[in-house]
Amino acid sequence: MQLEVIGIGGAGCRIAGAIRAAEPSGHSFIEDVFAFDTTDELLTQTADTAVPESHRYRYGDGIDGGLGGDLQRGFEVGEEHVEELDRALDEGTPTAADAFLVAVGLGGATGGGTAPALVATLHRQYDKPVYVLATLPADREFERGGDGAAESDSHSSESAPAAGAAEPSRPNAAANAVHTLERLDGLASAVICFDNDRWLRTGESLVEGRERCNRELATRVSAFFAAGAGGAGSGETIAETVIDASDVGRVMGSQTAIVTLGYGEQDVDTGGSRFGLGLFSAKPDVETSSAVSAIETVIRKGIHGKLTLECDPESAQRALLIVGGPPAWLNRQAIAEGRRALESTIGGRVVLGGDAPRPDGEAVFAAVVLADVGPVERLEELRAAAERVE
Ligand SMILES: Nc1nc2c(ncn2[C@@H]2O[C@H](COP(=O)(O)OP(=O)(O)OP(=O)(O)O)[C@@H](O)[C@H]2O)c(=O)[nH]1
Repeated sequence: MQLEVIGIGGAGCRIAGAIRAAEPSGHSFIEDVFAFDTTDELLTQTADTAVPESHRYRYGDGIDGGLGGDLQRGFEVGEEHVEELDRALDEGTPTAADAFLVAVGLGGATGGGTAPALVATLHRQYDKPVYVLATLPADREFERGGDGAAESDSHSSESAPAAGAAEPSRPNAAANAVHTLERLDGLASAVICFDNDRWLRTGESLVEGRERCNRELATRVSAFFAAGAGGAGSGETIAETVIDASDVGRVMGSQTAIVTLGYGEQDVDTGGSRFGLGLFSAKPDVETSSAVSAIETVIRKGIHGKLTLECDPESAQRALLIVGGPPAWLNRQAIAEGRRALESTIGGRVVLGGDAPRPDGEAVFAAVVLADVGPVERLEELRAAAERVE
């Protein structure tokens, strides 16, 4: 399937760039990638070469340095500028995409303020699924910074921060996140969540950890959406079970389900054929037991390992499993077993599966999508934190 990826605000633009950078060669799943923000500085520094200049768009003249966490103002700015943003998409070919992916960091005012209006407009204009990819703020952001770095940092350079770099203080982040999620309810087809609190390391600031977090998130998003992309025309890379846009739509739903992503990966021995001149291009011999064990391991990690948003996998109503890697390693029986394991894990009945052969790959991976999960403890925590500041 082909996605129109749109990042809004600091986090959204960085994550959109990271997704573009993680796109596997030969399996392009991105129709276009756009970066929308209210500051020029961020657009030039953070989206870097992953987002072409013609697809970076600054809106909201007069807003410099962000909106100071004022989400109400953010909602107004979103409504005021949404048509202009929609027109900016004409630089690409949004009509050719199967769905939209709007990336945003919940907690701020720019991305969280603009996303609801943009999602509503995209639905109306294009009549295609609009998935939101949202980060949830970390507890460490809520403390009022004693370092005077409040807010300003969210629009700082992408370059690696110095050790101990200042943390942006966002006392309203939990409330902003909750309010944006409320606005998205009924508008977004589904919301894929990434919990910054769980993914940042102990003592690590958001600025220090965000590039790593964005790469982790982009790896998962790319493994999921690239499954049904590319490979056409080159017989050996065609999946046995292709996941297409309607499968993705079935799993994600259209009722703003909360979605979390799991992932497992294991390097495998590909016999060095990748570096040959075609002389060793025959499928390397792979012991069945090694292939089965690799597949079992990555699927177990995908289902029971760290999720982008922690939840009880049993609570999921729908799920999708994609297993990928060098074709010789994709043992059909082990993949079918893994799918049965996922079926018996989740509470719901809809479980889809697909494979993603990667002839040039050097690892076997499993991407797991758990949709319509809940209750989710982290969302409850954010609601409680929001009530405390209001
Ligand atoms: N994973 C991840 N989260 C981020 C990143 N940057 C910011 N965040 C999170 O996203 C939230 C919003 O930050 P930004 O996206 O910078 O905010 P904004 O939408 O530009 O809005 P304002 O700065 O308030 O105008 C923060 O509270 C963080 O939790 C990033 O690069 N990666």
